[in-house]
Formats: sequence, structure tokens, C-alpha cells
Amino acid sequence: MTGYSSKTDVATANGKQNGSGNQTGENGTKPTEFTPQGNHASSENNIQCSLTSDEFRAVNLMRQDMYPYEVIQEIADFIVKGSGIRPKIGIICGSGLGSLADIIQNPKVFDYEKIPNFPVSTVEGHAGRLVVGTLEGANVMAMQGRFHFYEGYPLAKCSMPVRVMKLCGVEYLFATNAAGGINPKYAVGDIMLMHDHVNMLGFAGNSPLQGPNDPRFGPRFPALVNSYNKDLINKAIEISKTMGIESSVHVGVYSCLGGPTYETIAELKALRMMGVDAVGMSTVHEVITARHCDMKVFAFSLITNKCATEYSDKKDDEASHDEVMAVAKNRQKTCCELVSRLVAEIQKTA
Ligand SMILES: O=P(O)(O)O[C@H]1O[C@H](CO)[C@@H](O)[C@H]1O
Ligand code: HPA
Repeated sequence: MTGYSSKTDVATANGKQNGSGNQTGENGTKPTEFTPQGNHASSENNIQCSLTSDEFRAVNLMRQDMYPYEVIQEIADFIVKGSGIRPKIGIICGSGLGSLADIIQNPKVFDYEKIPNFPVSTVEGHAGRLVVGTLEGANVMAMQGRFHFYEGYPLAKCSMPVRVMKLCGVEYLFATNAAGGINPKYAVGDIMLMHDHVNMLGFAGNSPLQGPNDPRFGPRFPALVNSYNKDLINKAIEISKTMGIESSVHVGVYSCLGGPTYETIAELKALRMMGVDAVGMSTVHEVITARHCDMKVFAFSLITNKCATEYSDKKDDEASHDEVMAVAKNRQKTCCELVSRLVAEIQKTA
């Protein structure tokens, strides 16, 4: 891609790239680079660019999709040293579910902007903080704000924090999301425990694992058939019974689309035919990244809206982010209890 080279990526990932364009490529030629305000990296590649240095750096950081192992290690060391905690469980808070991080005790909070090489959250309902502490006696870290493809980040960047979690010591990933219910039996406010997914972005040839594989994270061709840990699903079902919410808890299939548009009726019909129960714009790439590095995964969707699957439904069932946030806020207590109790179960058997 114009403006990219593996050297540029590594330099950018280390926060050292300044657009001066003096690097030499592996074969001795200078890589083509965009530089701010017409300072050309190479006279043969006379690329004009009207961005200021700061804008240039922001765009470059946003598009950066290569995070070498050493850079991930640096971020993980920063968090472990800064918090004095080696977390065992990682939690990703879905839209409007940031309160999952508020229940963490003795929290050490890192704003994403202050973490070296970390992206920033741009979506309402995603605060952009990493919270490290304890929950039910277990060491945990929670992302209060995740990264989505539609924000402009490549998938590898969206799920890079999962690798950071791994190198911090995390063994279990809890991924949560707000989703539209396609299964007609689902009601707004229900919880769907994910037992599988349909990776629509993968169908389109996009994966967080695209590019060179680093075997220190995992294999080139990871299997995904057992991605969602059955023991954790069964424990969550048991917990839902003790909470008296079993009738509003389902086990189903999630699908991630690229967003940011909500789906058309025809798309929703197609997803339903494929066996999808709930749809969102996240989580799948995080689960793929977690399974690649052999983490145990538990994931659930809070059904924040019912999706229209018939044209006659159209008027009443238009999704909106305000509705998503409002429902998530209403159900946050239940979601927090489910997560705390499951963490307690894991801690009991540790
Ligand atoms: O998946 P989370 O982050 O919970 O957010 C969901 O809610 C937003 C749309 O309302 C989208 O970002 C969708 O993915
Ligand atoms: O209906 C939806 N579609 C996609 N993503 C979503 N996130 C919450 N609800 C939805």
C-alpha cells in the first residue's frame, strides 16, 4: 500500500515515526511515505499531502495495523508495572456496559491516551479507559471502551488490546456487547450467551490475523470450532438460574457486520437464514485474536433492540444508538452481577 512499509509500521508502532522520511528499506531503497505539507520522502514518489504534522501523525496512527510482539510486550509491561497487578481475567465492556469496569475494586485506571501506542475510543458509551484491579478476589483488567472497524481502525488494531491482555497474563477473556435481536424469541433486555459466531467480515476477506503470523502468539491457521468455552457457558446458565433470570437468558449465534449502518431488512433476513440470533459490529475479531493466543473465551450479547425482519416491521423497529445505550444502562446491574458471579466461580476453582 502506498505510504506503508514494514519499517514504517514498526517505527510508527514504537512512536518514533515523525514523517521525516529518512528510512531505508530492506532492499536498500527508500520506502514510499506520505509526509506532511509536501515534504517528500522520496523524489521519485512525488506525493503531495496537505496534512499538518499532527494530522499526518493521527492518520498514520489510525491506519497502523502492524503491532510487533515487542511493542505489545512494552504496552503490557507498562500496564503491569503501573498497576502492580498481573490480571488473570480480561473484560471488554460493550456499548453502554462500562459499569462492568466500575465494579472493579482497588482500581488503577489508565486513560487510553496515556498508554503508549494505544488507540483512542471515538464512540459514545465507550469511555476509553483501562481499569485494572480485583473482582471477587481475582485480578482483572477491563477495557471501558473497545475499538470498532467502522471507527477507521484495521481489525488487527481493533483487537490488539486482546494481545496486550495475553502478555499481561490474562487467561480468560470476557467479551460483552450490545446487539440487535434477530431471533424472534428474543426480547429487548435479554442476554444471549454466545456459543458461536458468523464472521461476516471474514467472508469479505478481512481478519485480525491477516499479514505475517508471529508464532509467539499462535499458529498460522487456528481452529475456531471450540471458541466459546462450554464450561463457562454452563456455569453462566447455572448462575442465571440462581439469579432468577433464566427465562431471559439464551444461548445463540452472534454475527458482526462492519457498520456503522444498522442492517437493512434484507440483510437481517439473510442473517436469520444463516442461523444468526443477534447482530452487532464488534466482538468477533476479539474472539478470533483471543483464541489464536489460546485464551478461554466467554462472551455475551445484551439484546438492546429487536431487529425488523419483515418489511411491515420497518417503521417501528428502527435501531438507534440512543436506544442501545438506554437499554444497556437499564440492564447494567444484571450484567454486572452475571459477570461478578462468573468471575467468582473461576476464582473458586483456581
Ligand atoms: O458491540 P458494542 O461495542 O457493544 O456496540 C454496539 O453498539 C453500537 C451500535 O449501537 C455498535 O458499536 C455495536 O457494535
Ligand atoms: O441492531 C443492531 N445492529 C448492529 N449492531 C447493533 N448494536 C446494537 N444493536 C445493533
